[in-house]
Amino acid sequence: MSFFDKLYDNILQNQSLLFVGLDPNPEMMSTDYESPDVISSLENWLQFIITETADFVCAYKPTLGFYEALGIPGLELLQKTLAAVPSHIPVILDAKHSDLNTSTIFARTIFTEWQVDAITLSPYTGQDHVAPFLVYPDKAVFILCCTSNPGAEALQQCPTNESPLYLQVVKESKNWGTPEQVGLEVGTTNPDILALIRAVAPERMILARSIWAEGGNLNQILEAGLNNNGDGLLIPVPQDMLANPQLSKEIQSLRAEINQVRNKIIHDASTCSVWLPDVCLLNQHPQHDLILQLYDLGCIMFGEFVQASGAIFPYYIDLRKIISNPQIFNQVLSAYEKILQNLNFDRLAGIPYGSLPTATGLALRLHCPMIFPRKEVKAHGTRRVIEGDFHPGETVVVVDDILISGKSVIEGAEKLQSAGLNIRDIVVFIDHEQGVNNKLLEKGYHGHAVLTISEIMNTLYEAGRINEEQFSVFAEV
Ligand SMILES: O=c1ccn([C@@H]2O[C@H](COP(=O)(O)O)[C@@H](O)[C@H]2O)c(=O)[nH]1
Repeated sequence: MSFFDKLYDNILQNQSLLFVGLDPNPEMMSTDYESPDVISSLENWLQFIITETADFVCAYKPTLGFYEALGIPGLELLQKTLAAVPSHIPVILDAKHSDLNTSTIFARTIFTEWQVDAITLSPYTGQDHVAPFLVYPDKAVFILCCTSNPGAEALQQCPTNESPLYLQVVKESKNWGTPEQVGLEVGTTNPDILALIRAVAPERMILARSIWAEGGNLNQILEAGLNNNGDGLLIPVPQDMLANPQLSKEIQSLRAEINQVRNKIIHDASTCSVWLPDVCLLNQHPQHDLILQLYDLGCIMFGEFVQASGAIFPYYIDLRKIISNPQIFNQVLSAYEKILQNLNFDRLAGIPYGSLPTATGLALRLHCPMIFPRKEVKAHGTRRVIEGDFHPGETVVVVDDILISGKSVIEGAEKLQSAGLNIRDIVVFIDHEQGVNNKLLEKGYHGHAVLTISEIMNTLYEAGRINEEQFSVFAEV
């Protein structure tokens, strides 16, 4: 289940926008838990917090720094804490991770080993840093846009109060992923700041922080930050409440106070005009999300790349990477499958080497036998040109990854034909649109592509993944 599905299920079930920080901070621990063994005191206290709050929150947020500060026992405590959170409640790891070099390996550790549902990230390394976290389709990230620390003002309000950096971060990070992938972390006591961010990002989930610092303005904060559905804002339980032995009671009364404001907003909104998103989903490419995920995975690269023909292209598509990401690989297979369902054939043939895993996946899905023409015939062993069993006269559909000049796929198809097989259709994932389809037709083959290169580039450009320069260089090819 995705982070957002989990989150909304809990918002509904527990009727709560509250989240709790699961932070082993000895300074904030209730004195009731103090003992000579600090780690087990903290463990007992965190367990108490989870037990008291699980029915009244929509998420938990452990701060990695507090666990790291306790050394190896701290990291062990983190594992115990994560295991103690009921599995239906999402966990947002507050790491404020900011290092590009460790992003891929860190994403893998926290999402696949620790199994947290979301993470907080610092924005300064840009989309390159965020991308490795976004290739996990069920997970989400929260980008730190604003903090309430007075010392940060000199940066956040830069260059002017009218066009402050924190709003630029909000606008930019909206291009980094869909609302189901990228939320915003906003630390502020100022409802005006929250209102500005909400106006720029009406569709984003906001993880509110530090709202209690000045107390007393909960209503304004809620009015500024909630969306028209009365949600879209995750509200922290005040830290000092977590040391209260009556935690469960306290949290329920806070939840009631918040829900009163939410209900008023929902009621008022139902009598007002409906909010329309600033993105027209009708115009979105049907493979929009898959294109962005392929880009985030590094399958679409920009730079100078020499093709087999010697031509230099400003980009290179490397679909071989998908085999290491089962989620994306599955989506790619589904896209091929939609085309293959409408074709008639006895066998599938993959073009080595890049398309062999894809052809294998499709053969398994479609329960269809597979063969492949060898790239080179070995001087020993069977010396076969075609691997796998077949009967001359059968019809074979050829599967390949990308059509540039068509040379590889035509060579493969001709080897199959020489063995007495019929080739009517060639299915690729990407057509580079250099008139290769006509070349295929001249040979008697019908070319089918899941995507064209211009559909990919348009989608990346509209989503803000590539800039104008990259987009225009592509248009010149
Ligand atoms: O961006 C690219 C370009 C090429 N490839 C590989 O080349 C063949 C397609 O080239 P043809 O000129 O049509 O023979 C394709 O099968 C890839 O293996 C690539 O991966 N990415």
